Amino acid sequence: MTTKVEKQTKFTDQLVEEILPIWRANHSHPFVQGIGHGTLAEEKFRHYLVQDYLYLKQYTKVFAVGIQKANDLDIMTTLSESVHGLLSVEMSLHRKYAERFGLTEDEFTYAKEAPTTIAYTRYMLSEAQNGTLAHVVAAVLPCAWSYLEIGKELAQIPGALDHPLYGDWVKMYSSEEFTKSAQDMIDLMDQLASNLAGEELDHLKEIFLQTTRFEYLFWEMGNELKDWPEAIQAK
Ligand SMILES: Cc1ncc(CN)c(N)n1
Repeated sequence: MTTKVEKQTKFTDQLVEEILPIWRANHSHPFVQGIGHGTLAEEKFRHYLVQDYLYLKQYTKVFAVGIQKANDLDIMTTLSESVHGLLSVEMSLHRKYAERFGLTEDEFTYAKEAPTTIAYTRYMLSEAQNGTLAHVVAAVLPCAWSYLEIGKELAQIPGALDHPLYGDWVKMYSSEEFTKSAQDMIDLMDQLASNLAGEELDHLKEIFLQTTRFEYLFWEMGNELKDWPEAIQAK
């Protein structure tokens, strides 16, 4: 008699499958497609990029909370590699663009956070600080994973990798290095979820859904140049 091996769906596959239309809304967002087809207005990209630099600064701190919550040295190493990758590799892309736009690093670093940037990053930090290591990973996962998928999809569009302005962005998010760091988070999520059940998994799904929705709001912010209304702008 042959034993039939049941193929178990990975928790991370379940995460995406259960919210597929929302997940894919990020990929087809006009801002994202504008990067891939080279049609996005430069002003919109610049607004997004400044906010993204501020976003990444806070996002890095979420990984630092994860390191504090972890006990396993391999996991601590993976998270600290992500911290290094964010500060030294991903943010250097933004610094390169800043130079092209004629902005100083200080103009990037000390720009004011838009409402969406605050809402998204403080949501992640709150879930991370009040939760477990699994909550930390569920919070950061859509950021890494959706950019990876988007980077790979945009790289297939003829000319996207060679575009004079957006080509470097597409190269970064479709790179081997970014693929590894995103895959590390997917694997870590599955590893941590394998010891959990019921309401604990539901909470992870809820965090994953919320940060996926925040990803969409972030694209919206870029596309519509959203910021604080003029009347309440801080000088
Ligand atoms: C808002 C956002 N989400 C995700 C990524 C990819 N780390 C990013 N740079 N910015």
